[in-house]
Amino acid sequence: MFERLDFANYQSGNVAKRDQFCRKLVSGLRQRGFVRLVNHGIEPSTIDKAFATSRHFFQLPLNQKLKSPHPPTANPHRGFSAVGLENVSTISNYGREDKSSQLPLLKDMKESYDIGSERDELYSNIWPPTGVCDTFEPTFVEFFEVCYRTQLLILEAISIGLGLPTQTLSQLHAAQHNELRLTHYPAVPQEAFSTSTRIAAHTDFGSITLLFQDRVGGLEVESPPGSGSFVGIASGGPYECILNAGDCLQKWTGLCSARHRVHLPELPQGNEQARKGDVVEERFSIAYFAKPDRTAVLRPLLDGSGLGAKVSSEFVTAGEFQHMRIQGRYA
Ligand SMILES: O=C(O)CCC(=O)C(=O)O
Ligand SMILES: [Fe+2]
Repeated sequence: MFERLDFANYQSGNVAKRDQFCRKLVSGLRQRGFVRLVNHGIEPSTIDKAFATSRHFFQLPLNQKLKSPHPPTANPHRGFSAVGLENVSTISNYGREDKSSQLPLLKDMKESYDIGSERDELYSNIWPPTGVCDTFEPTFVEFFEVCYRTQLLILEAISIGLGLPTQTLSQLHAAQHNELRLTHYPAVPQEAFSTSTRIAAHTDFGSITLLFQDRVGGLEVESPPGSGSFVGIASGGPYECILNAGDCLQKWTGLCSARHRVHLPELPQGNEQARKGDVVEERFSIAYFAKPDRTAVLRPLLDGSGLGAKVSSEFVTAGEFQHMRIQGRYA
């Protein structure tokens, strides 16, 4: 259901292959908001190192992790958030007009670490202090850079697939206001899923998200969009990138920013005994959120209004939009 696309076709140097890839990419993002990407250019060894470092950090005692805490406010969105601090279900109903199908408020069972670009002029990173997890800062500064380069190529591919000049989207991401989030979903008893979830349904705020995950699974996407029913995307392992469109890309292009969540993973068929003692195993994911420059205006790019048009009060900037969306999650 969610197309697996080979990014090698984009970089093959063959224009027909490239254009076909771009069309499939745009069609997947338009219909479902999510595609799977292989051969995206981020080396397995780089991904392994990022997961090993994330695992190392989250295994530390809580008092060590709390030495680089996320502030109790929404901004700056940096540092470590312990289990219970952030509950995404407070924003689950964003954009949902049909009150009868509104999603319930559920607690998230996760801990996370938010990281920004070292080049972000507004917010500085909050790193673990020396002696806590010394590989953390260099690993994620490097991982961030690698994701940024890949993000620019994917934005080019989307622009081509939409029939826009190649640099249309990438040039709206020059200032590196992107964010990287490491998440650890601890092992929990299965019953916990009746009142809580791993991450409640939401749309991502930025333009595109590159998601890497371990093999545990549990990621689900609202399908068809707006229906209130969710279908699972089986994990293809850590080297496959799940690519999804966020709210800003939807505002610019009409591609679908689909609601998604992480809930109880499905057990492999014929392996119903696998959930020992009814404990759902822990899960790790790494999400890189490409975000437009804060000054970029969120107005349709495909209707001929052009990039140079004056800022109208009808359209917000990406910075204003981000601020509006993030409020409430740390309430
Ligand atoms: O952990 C995951 O697989 C998804 C996380 C997610 O959707 C998010 O942090 O926005
Ligand atoms: Fe998300």
